[in-house]
Amino acid sequence: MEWLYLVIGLAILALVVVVGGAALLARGRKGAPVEAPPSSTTATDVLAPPVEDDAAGTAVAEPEVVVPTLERPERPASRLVRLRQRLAGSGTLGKGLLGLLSREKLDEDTWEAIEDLLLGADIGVQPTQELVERLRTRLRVEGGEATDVRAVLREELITLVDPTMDRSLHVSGAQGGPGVVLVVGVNGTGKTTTVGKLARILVAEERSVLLAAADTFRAAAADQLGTWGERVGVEVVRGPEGGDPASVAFEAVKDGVERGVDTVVVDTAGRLQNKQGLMDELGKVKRVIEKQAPVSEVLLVLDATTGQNGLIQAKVFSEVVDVTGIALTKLDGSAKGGIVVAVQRQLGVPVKLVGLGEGPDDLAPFDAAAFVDALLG
Ligand SMILES: Nc1nc2c(ncn2[C@@H]2O[C@H](COP(=O)(O)OP(=O)(O)OP(=O)(O)O)[C@@H](O)[C@H]2O)c(=O)[nH]1
Repeated sequence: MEWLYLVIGLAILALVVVVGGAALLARGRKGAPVEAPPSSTTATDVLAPPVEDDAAGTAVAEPEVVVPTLERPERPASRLVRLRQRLAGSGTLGKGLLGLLSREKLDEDTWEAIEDLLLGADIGVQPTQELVERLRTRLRVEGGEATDVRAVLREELITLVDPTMDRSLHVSGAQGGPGVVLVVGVNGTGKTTTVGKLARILVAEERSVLLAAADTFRAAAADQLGTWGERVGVEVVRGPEGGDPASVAFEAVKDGVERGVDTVVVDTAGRLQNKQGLMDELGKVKRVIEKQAPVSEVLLVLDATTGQNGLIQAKVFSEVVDVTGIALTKLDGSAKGGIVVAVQRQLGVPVKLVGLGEGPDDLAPFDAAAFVDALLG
């Protein structure tokens, strides 16, 4: 019987050990650290917007606020430095002249070649004859091996371009009113671009500016101006497409007076359909502006690459409005820098600004000596 109690006792013990072990094992599994599932998180997910949680107030994506950053236009004084490189095409004129004038013997053939070179650069007949005459005289009188031909040529070219002309832009108004710059010229000469670039020059000089998109003929012109203005924080007054340009100009100048801005720049369409039409349109624009404030500058935009043809068209404008300054555009693409002399002679007004490229700050105040230095290389 004893062995029976022993077997039962051993069986109970075995049962206790098995059940207890299983319970311990189960407890052990529960307490073990939970292994993370295989992760698909990559570095880019970290930058992804947080997933929205159902619970209110948690992880709501903030809308992105775009703060417009205004550009700081380059100051005008440093722009002329670029004139030298940009006039590379016209450099052939300076180098050609220097080469011919440095010949040992200045015979008639050489003087003829000099004349051809000047005429080819669009300087014009009269100024060419004057320059050749002066060079002949000076080189005959001062001639000799020691003569600095380059210095003589430089002086005479500067005289021809005329350093005595007043090239300052009249952008300030009288009696506290705004200065009004009216920009005119044939389509495609770079008028709208020049207005945009001019706004940047004025902003660089810390002036407050308002633009008037009075070119209501070409809808894109107003958008173009809008883009120029936005970049430097300048507002544009515009009217309905095909609307009256004079009413846009009037509103803009009125606005400018009320807001006390320094300068209002007015872009015009100035379609050259016929002289009478042009006169009526620009005449009206000018008249209505002057009900608010006097026009301080009438800037005629002229494309340097169009040569004599461009000059004839420009002349029509100068007969219609009292042009006070010329903005000569696309001088960078022209080998005919001599047009500066021709245009001043024919229109009797100074070149005040030169366009030297398509970049936003590629408009520079004109300076006779810097221009001649750029020509001579
Ligand atoms: N290379 C060069 N291109 C210029 C210069 N000035 C203007 N342009 C370009 O000339 C083209 C015509 O310029 P716009 O300003 O649209 O001409 P626009 O006279 O206002 O033309 P409309 O509005 O049709 O009267 C554009 O492609 C300008 O980028 C310059 O100085 N150099």
